[in-house]
Amino acid sequence: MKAERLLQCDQVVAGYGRPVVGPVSFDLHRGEVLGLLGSNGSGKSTLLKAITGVARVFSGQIDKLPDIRLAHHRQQPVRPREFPLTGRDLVRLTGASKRKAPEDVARLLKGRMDRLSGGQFQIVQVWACMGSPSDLILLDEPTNNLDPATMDTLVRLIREELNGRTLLVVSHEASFIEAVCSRVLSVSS
Ligand SMILES: Nc1ncnc2c1ncn2[C@@H]1O[C@H](COP(=O)(O)OP(=O)(O)OP(=O)(O)O)[C@@H](O)[C@H]1O
Repeated sequence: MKAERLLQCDQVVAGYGRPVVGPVSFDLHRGEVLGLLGSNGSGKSTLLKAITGVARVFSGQIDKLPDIRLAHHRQQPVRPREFPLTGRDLVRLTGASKRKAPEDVARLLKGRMDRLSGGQFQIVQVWACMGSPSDLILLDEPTNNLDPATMDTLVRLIREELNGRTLLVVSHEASFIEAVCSRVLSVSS
């Protein structure tokens, strides 16, 4: 039996004041990890925002499972300059399940978020998303700011935390997409 369908995009054209992406069609079933590839400005982030309801859908249709819970890791997430919370606090606030973090991630979770580097902050954010009580996790360029060793940490973290979760992942890193995705879709404007 085929897994439950969480999301279907049918000929979706999306954007802001004007369309910037589409038409795009795909569906996503529980347990799949779909990678979105495309050149700069092709509208990958906009497509994710259309799914969360932030960007406008001009035509076509996005059907989501009723009451679907989404987690959205944004590209270049805004980090307040004074952010006196630790990674552990952040994870708790997202309602993420309590689970033992691997040593390298645990070290980051202890630190204040305004004192983490960009790459370290990325890892904490992905850890929070992966543990969040969500049906579909949207990761927008989680490989930004990462050196090769931290990229390996990210791949390991996603694989270990996958447990049948459903992911939609945007990245320009072909090796990352290959390592974590079960399917790939090219997006164009
Ligand atoms: N809030 C916005 N208002 C108007 N136009 C926007 C907005 N955000 C993005 N755009 C435009 O939409 C187009 C697609 O941008 P988007 O960020 O979705 O592309 P992308 O494929 O994710 O790019 P990249 O790979 O560079 O991150 C670009 O031309 C961009 O200038």
